[in-house]
Amino acid sequence: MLHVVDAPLVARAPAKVNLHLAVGALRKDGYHELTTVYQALSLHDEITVRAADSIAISVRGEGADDVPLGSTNLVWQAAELMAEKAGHGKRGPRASIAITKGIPVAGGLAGGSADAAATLVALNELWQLELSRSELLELAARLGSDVPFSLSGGTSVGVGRGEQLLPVLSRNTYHWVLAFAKGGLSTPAVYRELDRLRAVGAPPRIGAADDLMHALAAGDARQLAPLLGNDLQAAAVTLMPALRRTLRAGTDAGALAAIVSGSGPTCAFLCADEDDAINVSVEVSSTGVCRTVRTATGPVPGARLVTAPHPRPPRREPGPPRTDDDLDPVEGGA
Ligand SMILES: C[C@](O)(CO)[C@H](O)COP(=O)(O)OP(=O)(O)OC[C@H]1O[C@@H](n2ccc(N)nc2=O)[C@H](O)[C@@H]1O
Ligand SMILES: Nc1ncnc2c1ncn2[C@@H]1O[C@H](COP(=O)(O)OP(=O)(O)OP(=O)(O)O)[C@@H](O)[C@H]1O
Repeated sequence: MLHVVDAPLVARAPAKVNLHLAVGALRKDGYHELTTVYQALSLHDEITVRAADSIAISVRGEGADDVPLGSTNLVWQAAELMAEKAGHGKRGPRASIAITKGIPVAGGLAGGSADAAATLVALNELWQLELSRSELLELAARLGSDVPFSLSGGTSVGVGRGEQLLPVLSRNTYHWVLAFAKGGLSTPAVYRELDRLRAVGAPPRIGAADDLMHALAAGDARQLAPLLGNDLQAAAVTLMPALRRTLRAGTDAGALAAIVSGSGPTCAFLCADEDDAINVSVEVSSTGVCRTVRTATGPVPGARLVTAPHPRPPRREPGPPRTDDDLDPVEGGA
């Protein structure tokens, strides 16, 4: 029988920035072939799950009004996949899911993906499904291209449509300033715009990531800075020309490098250290080029429980009847 935990559980998942985003050919399935290097950042969303009779989503925090509450929310889709794994057909478990957004919506920071990844981790615990990391990664890839990385965190290469992850040797912590824009950008629209730009001309391509990998292994922000690159940047800037000023404000303020994060419109400024990041954030903020400025560090871990895992119910092995004294010791616990 399915054992469901009564108490609410909290999980957290990070935003990401693409240090390198090389966009290849458009595939027959509508996705582009990618080679990307992701880094998880210390800006996160939090998910609280509770056992309930039906799926119900509530949202508060950064951009909450723009987040759908129904089945188009990635969190809903994550809950349905997990309920399927739990079995029991239509009588499968359900949960209420409260999202606290710290990651701006449609910002190019994988906010929805973070919520989906945190939901997988939280429901695995709430419903005591004991799915392995690789089973969760497989479900994550079905939910979206960025979701496996939101689950794994750290620094990784993503290939395929970005969902197949390979480890990267990365040393040190990097200091970032993030400039949130006044609106969002739709990811499919930015990819479409890149296809259009490529059809009419030759927008810059960032090439291979070899030098960037060496800089990450050396752990040197100054070496890394000139190697950051994003093929989607030209498309994001075409759709939102104000981003040009935001990027310039970052480098004028003393950042080592300024890039559009993923499909944008968030701009990410790499800084030499924590003090420089504070100075850059104050200066960029004073220019009024963006809605809000935040500092963040990376890499950080992927989606994880914030509340302690709940004790597992004792397992009964087949065999002769046992007395209470024979029960297995409780695993996990606070
Ligand atoms: C821009 C990035 O954030 C960079 O990491 C990702 O490529 C986007 O990942 P995501 O938001 O998880 O995207 P998905 O939900 O998988 O796909 C949304 C849409 O983005 C476009 N898309 C996405 C990934 C990819 N490799 N090629 C694409 O062309 C497709 O139009 C797709 O229908
Ligand atoms: N949990 C969620 N949080 C935010 N948006 C969501 C969520 N679920 C679905 N969405 C929808 O997805 C769209 C993209 O939101 P999201 O914040 O994930 O964009 P993004 O950060 O640009 O994504 P990515 O960087 O992965 O391309 C939103 O406009 C919203 O309608």
